[in-house]
Formats: sequence, C-alpha cells, structure tokens
Amino acid sequence: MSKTALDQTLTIDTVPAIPVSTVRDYFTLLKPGVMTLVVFTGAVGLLIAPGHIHPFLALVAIACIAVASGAAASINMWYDRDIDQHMKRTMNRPIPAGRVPADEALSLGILLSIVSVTVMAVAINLAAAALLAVSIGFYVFVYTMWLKRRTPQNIVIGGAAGAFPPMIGWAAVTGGIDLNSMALFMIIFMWTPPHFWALALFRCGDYAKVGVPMMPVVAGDLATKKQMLFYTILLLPVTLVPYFTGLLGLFYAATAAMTGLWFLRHAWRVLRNAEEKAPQKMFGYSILYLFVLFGAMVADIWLEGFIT
Ligand code: HEM
Ligand SMILES: CC(C)=CCC/C(C)=C/CC/C(C)=C/COP(=O)(O)OP(=O)(O)O
Repeated sequence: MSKTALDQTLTIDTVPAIPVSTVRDYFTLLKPGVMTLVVFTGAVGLLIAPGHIHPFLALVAIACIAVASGAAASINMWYDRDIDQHMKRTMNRPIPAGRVPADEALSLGILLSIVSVTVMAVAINLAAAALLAVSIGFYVFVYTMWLKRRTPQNIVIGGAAGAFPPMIGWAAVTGGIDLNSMALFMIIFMWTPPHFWALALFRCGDYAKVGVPMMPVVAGDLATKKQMLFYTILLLPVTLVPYFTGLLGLFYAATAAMTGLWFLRHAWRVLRNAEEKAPQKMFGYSILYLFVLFGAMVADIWLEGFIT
C-alpha cells in the first residue's frame, strides 16, 4: 500500500466516532423497563374498576399513562445528568454518553407531559388527567428535584409517584377516587421501599460516590435491611384490603398471601445475610411479585365472571 493510501486509511480509521443519536436513544430516555410495570399496574386499575369504558378509550388512557411515565423519566434523566455520568449503572445513558443533547431530553419530556395530560383530559376525564399531572409532578419535582439529593426518605415520599398509575386507570373508568383505588395506591407505596432499597444495597457505592443520601449510604446496611423488613410486613395486610372490601375474591387473596409471604422470606434472608446475592434476588423478585399480584387481580375478576 502506498504511503498516501496508508495515510488515508489511518486518517479514516482514527477519526473519532461522533456519537449519533438514534431512535433507540430517545426511547431509552423514557425508561421503558419501568414503564412496562407502570403500564401494567395502570391497566389493571382500569380493568378491575367497576363500570364500563369503551375499549378504544381504555387504550387511549393506558397510552397516556405510558407516555406520561416516559415524559417524567426523560426530565429525570435531564436533571440527573451530572450524577448519572459518574455512576457505573447510569454512565452509559444517552445524555452522559453524549448521544442525546440534554436540552432535547428536557424538551421531549415537557412535550410528552403536555400531550399526555391534555389527551387524558379531553378524551377521558379530568380526574384521571389531574392524577396523571400529579404523578408527573411528584416524580419530577418532589422526588427528583427536591428529595432525592436531600434525604434518605426520598423514595418513601417520592415513591408515591409510581403508586398513582392504578389509581389513574381506575379514575379513567369511574371518574373519581375511592377506598379500593386508594388501596391499590397503598400497595405500590409500601412495595417501593423494599423494591428500591434492595437495589440500593448492592449499588450503595455508586450513590455514595455522587453524594446521593440513599438509605444504605446514610444509615448503613443493617438499618436499611430492618426497614425493608418493616415495609414488607406492612405490605402483606395492605395487599389484602381489596379482598376485605369485597372487590376481589379468594383467588386473589390466596395469591397475595403466598407471594407476600415469599417476599417476606426474601426480606428475612436479606436481613440475616443468608447469601451474598440475597439483595439482588430480592430486587428481581420485587418486580415479578408486583406483576403477579396485579395479574392476580384481573384473573380473580375473570374467574368470578366465569364461575358465577
Ligand atoms: C421512587 C421509587 C422507585 C425507585 C427509586 C426505583 C428505582 C429503580 C432503579 C434504580 C432501577 C434500575 C435498576 C437497574 O438499572 O439495574 C429500577 C428498576 C425497575 N423498577 Fe423501580 N424504582 C421505583 C419505583 C418503581 C415503580 C413504582 C415501578 C413500577 C410499578 C418500578 C418498576 C421497575 C422495573 C420494572 C424495573 C426493572 C426494569 C429496568 O431495570 O429498567 N419501580 N427501579
Ligand atoms: C405516570 C407516571 C408519571 C409514572 C412514573 C412514576 C414512576 C414510575 C416513578 C418511579 C420512580 C422511579 C422509577 C425512580 C427511579 O429512581 P431514579 O430516577 O432515582 O433512578 P435512576 O437512578 O435509575 O435514574
């Protein structure tokens, strides 16, 4: 190869690759993994609520919940870009990796927030739209901007954001809030601390590095594990409320009891340091648990219709 040709090859090969944003990067900004469970719990709220909604409107309401969840996540990624670039788990996200400009993530989040709340208000009802706006506001302002970097109780209070979706689905059908929809809210509210602290236990170093006062960083592992057990114990009776109010039947109650006891076993094993990967296993189980619990709600209603 001539020197000129070799130079050209070297020049072409050594030009640093300019990161190009792809549709996938923008989709990643919406935290699609979390969105799956948000959408699922929202859809369950809608499916088990008393009353009727046209299937097309049901799909519109669920789409609004999905879009709002993604919108809030995109604004969260914009705000947290300074700490995300230093944490192992988050450093390859589209903004810290330089694949998406930060202001575009913010614009996308604001645009999707406005679209989702407006469509919910116009096509569904004002109660569902108001709850949707509150959940976005809770995630963005209360959790991300106010509490996350200030207190180890950040996820207990801020976690309420993720507890709204079933209430929103319920309100889409009924136009309001009642004891049962509040019970659905409380289930996710109580579930969030063990869900998140299980992860925080094995990602503690990341949070300490960037100065985010997650519970294990501030109070230590033992205190965190005790609090996880506390919330997991409280969660069990809360999951049985829809059975005692008569909304759901025995199939649901039995599933809630069994899966809840298994969650408790995880919390106990984490507390006792039963194995090195106990927190990782509890985190994984927390996600499966919520899917199964909410799935059992729908199955219970279908079974009841089938039997009677
Ligand atoms: C303040 C409340 C919450 C916090 C701080 C939190 C935190 C987290 C974090 C940091 C991860 C990422 C794990 C990783 O990257 O390896 C995660 C994963 C996940 N979370 Fe949560 N979470 C919260 C509430 C919720 C809620 C309410 C839901 C849905 C109902 C949820 C569903 C999920 C799912 C499905 C995953 C696994 C998918 C994924 O990793 O993308 N989370 N959570
Ligand atoms: C309808 C609607 C608006 C729903 C969205 C609400 C929702 C799912 C909130 C959950 C909060 C959440 C996933 C926090 C992740 O923590 P983090 O942001 O600190 O996690 P990170 O370190 O991975 O960024």
